[in-house]
Amino acid sequence: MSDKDFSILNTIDYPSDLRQLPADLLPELCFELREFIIDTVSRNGGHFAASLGVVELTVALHYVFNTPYDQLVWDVGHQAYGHKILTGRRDVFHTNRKYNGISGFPKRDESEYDTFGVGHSSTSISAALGMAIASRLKGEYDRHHVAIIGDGSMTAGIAFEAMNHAGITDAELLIVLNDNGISIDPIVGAFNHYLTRLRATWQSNYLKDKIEKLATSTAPFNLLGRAAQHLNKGIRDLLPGKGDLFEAFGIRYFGPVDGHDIRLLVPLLEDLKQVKGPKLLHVITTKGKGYALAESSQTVWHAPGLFDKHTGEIFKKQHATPQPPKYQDVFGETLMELAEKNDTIMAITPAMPSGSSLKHMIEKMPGRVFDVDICEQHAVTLSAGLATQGMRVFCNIYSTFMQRAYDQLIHDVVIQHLPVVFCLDRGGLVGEDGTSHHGVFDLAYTRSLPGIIVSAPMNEQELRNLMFTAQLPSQHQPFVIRYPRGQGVMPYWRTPFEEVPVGVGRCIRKGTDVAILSLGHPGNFVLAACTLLDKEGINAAHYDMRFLKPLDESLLHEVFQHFHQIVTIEDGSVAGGFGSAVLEFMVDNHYQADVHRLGVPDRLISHGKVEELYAECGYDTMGIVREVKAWLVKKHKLRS
Ligand SMILES: Cc1ncc(C[n+]2csc(CCOP(=O)(O)OP(=O)(O)O)c2C)c(N)n1
Ligand SMILES: CC(=O)[C@@H](O)[C@H](O)COP(=O)(O)O
Ligand SMILES: [Mg+2]
Repeated sequence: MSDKDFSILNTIDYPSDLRQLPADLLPELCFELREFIIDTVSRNGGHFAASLGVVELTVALHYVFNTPYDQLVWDVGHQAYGHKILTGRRDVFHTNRKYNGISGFPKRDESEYDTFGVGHSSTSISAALGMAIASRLKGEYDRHHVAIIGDGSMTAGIAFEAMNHAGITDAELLIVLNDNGISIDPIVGAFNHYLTRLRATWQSNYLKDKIEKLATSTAPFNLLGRAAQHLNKGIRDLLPGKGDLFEAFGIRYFGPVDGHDIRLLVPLLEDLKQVKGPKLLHVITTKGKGYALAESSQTVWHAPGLFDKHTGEIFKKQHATPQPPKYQDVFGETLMELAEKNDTIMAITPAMPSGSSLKHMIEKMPGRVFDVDICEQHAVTLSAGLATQGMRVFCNIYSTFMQRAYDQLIHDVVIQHLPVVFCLDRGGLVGEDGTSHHGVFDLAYTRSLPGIIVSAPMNEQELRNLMFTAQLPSQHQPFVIRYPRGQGVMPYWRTPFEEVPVGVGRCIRKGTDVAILSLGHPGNFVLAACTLLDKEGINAAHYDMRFLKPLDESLLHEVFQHFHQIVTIEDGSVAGGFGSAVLEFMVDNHYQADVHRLGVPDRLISHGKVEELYAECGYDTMGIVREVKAWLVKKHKLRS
């Protein structure tokens, strides 16, 4: 589409402009908005199908409600591209998720229309309820609050905790349940079955309407008419109590309705504005609506990367030589290999079977892997329960989402000495998803737990060997293996398994001037940095510590006895992480050395390519060289 094809969209800078439009132009605006999203995301990347599915809903909400005074809270926020475009960010939308560009999720400091920062799911009802209660207290009785939450996000406990509270308040809260029948992967679980039944009422209602029309338009004694009336009642009797679950929570239920019918949504939302108290509108939408390929392959098009919008071809980098696999694929394949030999092995994922690569095992070994939906807390305690019965559970959770289940980790696993294996995926900076998704706190938050093993592989082979080690019957402790998003470094990685002695690091390279201690994947940046430092006449030793807990104390004694200049590198927060552990070791053992910590500084890191973020934090290869050189030169000057 050319610019002139966005002739209506281009007139809308803010929702106040939108609200000037006659309602009959809204379908055309929806068409343009959808095309604008398709066009930009095809060239820039980002989340795709979810925003397409809520185009009509987005336009209708901003048309009917007086935003930003009325407050919209988007859940997760991966579906809020239309919202961003209509709220002052159309002209910068091409910078979405780019370094120094706008965020891919609603963010409070980006716009007053972004009422609540999101990224992690299922927070919208609690947040909107908080806003609604505060409005009441401030006497703002005319203010509306809307939480827009997907059917996947609704599976999390916090959403139910929020409804449990909302239902006993008189808060001016509308929950819009965007039911598109899918999460990133297919939704599993009983709540989804419930929604499926409600969706069926929608289909039957459609049929019922037709039958009612037939019945009323037919003479009373007409046989056809009598049959139709009977059928009409029959269908009604078959229908489950509409929205009974929500009604039981004290939340008035409306729907289900077609979430793509803007002509229906606008008057319906107007009406709902008049309904007092907490209420829920159930809308049925299609994820990927308006882009046929996305509608038919919704998981692939959740966030497809760059693509040709005309042909639908998703661009993949072409390489002349074999490339290293993603850590995720090594995890997925290795686990199946291990599970074939060890029948106590099971696996759990909270709603990320594709992202974690567990989907292959789900297909091949059903019954031994559970996707539990967006329920990290349940995932951890379920793993603990299985472990009490001798199962060796690999609980795979993105590092950032594990933050949700910290108490379960402590209370249900650590305190009970259960040998659950936690594969913390996306450990470290993740790139374009940004602040909410970086997995940078896990090293700090796991290492304080007594009796836990915390490890980080530097490459594919180490990941395999750590997984092998963690499932051995000789392991009796909770065992964390954390690895980053994306590619490793070893094109040929299917090496025979070897047990890794727990708490033992390795010296990769001997040196004289400085010792560089790394944990996990950044060890590869150190390898390259050491070669560059050689050229500068700096002879660095390199140690891959492998374990944050237990620390390899005998290796550390060796290091502190031979070096006074020590650098630590980690893909995580320097506050409380690996470098801090080395400093504690130094103090506890009365060594004196200059220890320089590289990693994620003690501030929030935004979004961009992961390489840009490593560079910003100063622990990519060039950053390491620069820091070591500058630091050694400064030390040398001070001493001479
Ligand atoms: C706590 C948490 N766990 C997992 C995720 C990853 N995640 C992002 S979107 C999504 C699916 C959400 O499904 P739904 O709410 O139905 O939205 P849809 O994509 O269908 O619009 C998941 C699992 C997350 N963002 N937050
Ligand atoms: C919105 C969200 O939380 C997910 O879609 C996330 O962006 C997935 O990240 P990966 O691409 O790393 O699986
Ligand atoms: Mg959904």
